[in-house]
Amino acid sequence: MTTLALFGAGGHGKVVADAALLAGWKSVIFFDDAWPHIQMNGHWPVAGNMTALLARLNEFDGVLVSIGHCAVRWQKQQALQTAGAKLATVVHPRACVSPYARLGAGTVVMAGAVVNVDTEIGAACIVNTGATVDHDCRLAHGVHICPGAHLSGNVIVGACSWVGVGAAVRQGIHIGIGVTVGAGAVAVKQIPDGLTVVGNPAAPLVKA
Ligand SMILES: CC(=O)SCCNC(=O)CCNC(=O)[C@H](O)C(C)(C)COP(=O)(O)OP(=O)(O)OC[C@H]1O[C@@H](n2cnc3c(N)ncnc32)[C@H](O)[C@@H]1OP(=O)(O)O
Repeated sequence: MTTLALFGAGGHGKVVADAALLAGWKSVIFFDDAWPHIQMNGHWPVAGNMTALLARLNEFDGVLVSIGHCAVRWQKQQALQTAGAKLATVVHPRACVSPYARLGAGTVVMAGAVVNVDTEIGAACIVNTGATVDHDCRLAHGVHICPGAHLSGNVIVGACSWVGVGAAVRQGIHIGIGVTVGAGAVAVKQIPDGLTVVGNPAAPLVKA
């Protein structure tokens, strides 16, 4: 593990870079379509845009999309995979991932997170700081479990869904595709595709 290329030079990217270095990568380099307007992302250089990254893929031992937005992260990862990128998975050394759990390509597990036995996490997912995903959960690709959110056992989460900071999900609940579970929500029933839910118990967000 020498150089990891990260596409997405924002705050989430910095957290991924930090975790990757602690996990044993020797160096990190960013790419972002905001280049050349941004040249640094915190402590790390931004070396070019997606075109530049695609042209340099064979220089890197691993590539990972470090964009928080679920659908965008998944779309960029697919483009890189099609181009032959070696997709990395990053697990912070202070995360606790069961040896019986499975993590997909391009997935990151941050500090203090727990992924319990027999859980399957798809590609391009984020299990963010201090989040927990308990036993026998199934997360499809592009899911983000935000900091401090908790999934009980046997929860299913559809592709590109976003479980907000501090949310809690009852055991056995099925969260659909492209769902947003708002910050601090408590999900106790199935959530259909595309819905945004908030509150305790979680209910569809109705805007005035
Ligand atoms: C490391 C990181 O930073 S990872 C990122 C972590 N961030 C998160 O988890 C954020 C999750 N996002 C949220 O909770 C958002 O508020 C959303 C997606 C639920 C709604 O966002 P928006 O569509 O922009 O809604 P908006 O802010 O306009 O609020 C609309 C109404 O819903 C209410 N509302 C918004 N979010 C919530 C919530 N989580 N719980 C309860 N009520 C809420 C607002 O108070 C507002 O009510 P009002 O109309 O009576 O004033």
